[in-house]
Amino acid sequence: MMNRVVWILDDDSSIRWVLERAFKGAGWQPRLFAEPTFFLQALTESGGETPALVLTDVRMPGTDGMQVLQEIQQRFADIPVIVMTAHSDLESAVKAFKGGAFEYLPKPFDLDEVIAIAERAVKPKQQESSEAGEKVPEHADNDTGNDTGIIGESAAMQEVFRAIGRLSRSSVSVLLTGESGTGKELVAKALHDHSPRAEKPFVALNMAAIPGELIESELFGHEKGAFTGAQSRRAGRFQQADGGTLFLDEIGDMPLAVQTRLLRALAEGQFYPVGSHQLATVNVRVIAATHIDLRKAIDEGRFREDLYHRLNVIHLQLPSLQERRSDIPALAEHFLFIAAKELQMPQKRLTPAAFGQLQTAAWPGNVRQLENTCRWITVMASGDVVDVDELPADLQRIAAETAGESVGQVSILGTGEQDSEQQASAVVIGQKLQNNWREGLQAELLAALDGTNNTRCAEVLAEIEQLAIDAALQQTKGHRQQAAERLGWGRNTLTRKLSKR
Ligand SMILES: Nc1ncnc2c1ncn2[C@@H]1O[C@H](COP(=O)(O)OP(=O)(O)OP(=O)(O)O)[C@@H](O)[C@H]1O
Repeated sequence: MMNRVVWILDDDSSIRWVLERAFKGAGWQPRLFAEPTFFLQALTESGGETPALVLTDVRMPGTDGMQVLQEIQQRFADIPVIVMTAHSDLESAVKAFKGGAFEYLPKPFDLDEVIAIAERAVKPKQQESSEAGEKVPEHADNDTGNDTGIIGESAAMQEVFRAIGRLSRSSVSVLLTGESGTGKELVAKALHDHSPRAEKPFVALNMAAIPGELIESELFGHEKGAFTGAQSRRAGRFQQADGGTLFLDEIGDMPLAVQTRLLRALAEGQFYPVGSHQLATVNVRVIAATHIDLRKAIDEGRFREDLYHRLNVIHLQLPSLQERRSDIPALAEHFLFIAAKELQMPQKRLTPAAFGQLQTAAWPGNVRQLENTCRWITVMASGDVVDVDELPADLQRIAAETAGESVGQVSILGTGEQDSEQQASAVVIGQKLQNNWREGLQAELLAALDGTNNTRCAEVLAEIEQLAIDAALQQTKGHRQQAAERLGWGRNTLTRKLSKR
């Protein structure tokens, strides 16, 4: 009979409890551990009765989950380990995968997803749908732990971090898609920095930024006199990126003739520089990016289908800023900090209303537009505390349109003239508002708990959850997937909760 024993290590009793229930419900036999030392002791004494699967938290007192992962990898390499963490960022995702984790789960997670991953982890190896592309078995662990500067805690960005982590042991081709300014180049660099090629060059070339007739020689280099203006021999970006990564931005703008040459160079690892009869041999990983729909370009005969398939081994779609509004405050803080440093000016602080305004704006230029807006605010806003009326005009227009609707603070704080002292107090008023609803809620909960009827508290909590569900569905016009993302759940969880109404 198949081993269905799962060991769960987490210092948080509520997490242990929900996971135990979920696993039992799915026909597993969970064994729970609150401390790494007991867990490792049990593993040592297991005498061949090892679990089929381990789930471990990262941050725990004493030994942390990464050390547990390392121990398991060294002693019981066959046991798949799922790493869970509440403090998820790119670095921990990469660390987990590099350490050999089967999967990395940012908390809060969807229980249905956890069970599905668990089933996948214990599936016989030959059934596993392995990721295409070369895998590097022994990797040089060149993860320096440096902050790559990719900010994002939204579910959509967690997916991106997870993908970067999962790809950190391979040199497979990746196609990045997403609107302009969503961070495609940043992610390409992170993929390189967390790959076995990190010590080699990362070379970027933007097809849209150079004239079409020069793209070929830019890519493959040229001999002296190969064309008018080629006064000396020059190595192309391919040669410069040898051993490393070549990032081809706006690949959809590549002329068809160059696409043909690129395809051949990728297939054979060899090419002739322009005007040369000597073959150049290179080993380059290509990461391509585009903001256009390449499938449509293929249909219209503007892009080669075979090249598309070669580049699109792994596809990563980056979310627009609208799809990850919850990240806007952290991004804005980050860009205000950077702008202040760059421009040697005091760092501006935003009132809650101004933050609210940034969160409701449309951002067609995505993160780049937000970055520029923060620079603008740093230079143009007069006081150190910035309210809605000091935001750029186009953002204020949205303020007028939405006043009294979603961001209550806008109308309460006013958008009229305020001196900086008043603006400073605006922050305090905003906090008071937030405290008021907290106080009200706390009073309600205290009343609910003051008595013998314990179910009342559960009812209040369920009611709050329902309100949050309604708000999310209202905001996303009933789109369940998007609503679930805003609530930090998987779609199945939302469906399950709705079905209980
Ligand atoms: N998640 C993020 N955290 C911090 N900065 C970000 C993030 N995403 C994007 N940026 C910043 O936003 C700007 C635009 O990002 P980037 O150039 O990578 O976007 P892009 O998708 O490649 O744009 P384009 O398609 O126009 O080339 C950069 O300055 C980048 O540093």
